[in-house]
Amino acid sequence: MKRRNVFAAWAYRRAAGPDRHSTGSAAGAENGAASAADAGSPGARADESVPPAIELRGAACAYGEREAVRPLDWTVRRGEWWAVLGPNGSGKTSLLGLVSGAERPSAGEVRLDGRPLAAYSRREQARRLAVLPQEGLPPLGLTVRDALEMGRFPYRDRFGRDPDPDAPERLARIARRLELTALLPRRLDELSGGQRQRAALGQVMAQQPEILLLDEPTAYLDIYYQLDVMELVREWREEEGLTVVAVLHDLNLAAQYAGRLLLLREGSRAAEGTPEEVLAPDIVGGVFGVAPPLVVRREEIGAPQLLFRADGPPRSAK
Ligand SMILES: Nc1ncnc2c1ncn2[C@@H]1O[C@H](COP(=O)(O)OP(=O)(O)OP(=O)(O)O)[C@@H](O)[C@H]1O
Repeated sequence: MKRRNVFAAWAYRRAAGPDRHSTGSAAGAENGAASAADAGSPGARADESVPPAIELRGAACAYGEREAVRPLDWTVRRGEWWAVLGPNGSGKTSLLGLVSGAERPSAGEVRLDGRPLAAYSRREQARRLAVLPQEGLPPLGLTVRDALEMGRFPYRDRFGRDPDPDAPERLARIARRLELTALLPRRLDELSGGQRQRAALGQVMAQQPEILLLDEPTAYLDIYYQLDVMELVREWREEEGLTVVAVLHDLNLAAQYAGRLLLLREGSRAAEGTPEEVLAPDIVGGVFGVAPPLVVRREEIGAPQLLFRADGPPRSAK
């Protein structure tokens, strides 16, 4: 119940907001009210008895001569929620690209569930891992229903049929859950950015992955939709034991939701650990080239929050 205050505004708008979601309900207030300890487990130590979902062993990503990610060892265990943080150009998206297979390692290896990523077929990988991109779904002439159905592609046979008899009910359930039912016949290019991001989330839910990668999922969203997306992912993770890796620019959002943080600087690890360990004033100030922020411990969310000063040193001081 500790989250109630933090999400009060969100819950109010969700309950009251036919302008946002026609089927908005007060249930969101209860769902949003779980403690941070059982949500993203901020502050929790890594449990080494849990098997790794993602392993980087000396993995690097280079574009020609430019090494965007320098050889990195990194382990993400099943069910963990990681946030990948760092200044612009520090290699966050490239790191996500290594994990999703969009980028081939220029050195080292990436493993999913103990097996080299390179050994997975595209379909096998898509059943395990899904990516929610920054911009959601492109505003093509597809409907929301088409977008959700496209999420089932790793399960379809060669005639395009989904052999799972429960698939239609599953899609209907996802649509209800994301308050997309009324939008199913609508075209993606008729939706707002926030609604499109929800449709994109519906598509990756339909994909039923065990690992979800999010690249700046809240970049173009107002605070309502930012919390909306993060809460939906949190609920999904709690219910299904999903492993989540999210690239985020908002350090406070990262501290609220992720149990483990990886902070990058110029393609290398600057810090790794719990929000308390990584979001220390000197580490954040040094990596981002700003004055050390004030760290406030928010007991009701069980995570630190940062207050930045406007009179930091110029970025060249990094
Ligand atoms: N396709 C590419 N070709 C060449 N260089 C690239 C390419 N993509 C990224 N880079 C370079 O790699 C480095 C890391 O970029 P990356 O996008 O991974 O950083 P980021 O931390 O995600 O940045 P941002 O916060 O600005 O999104 C940058 O110097 C960038 O210019």
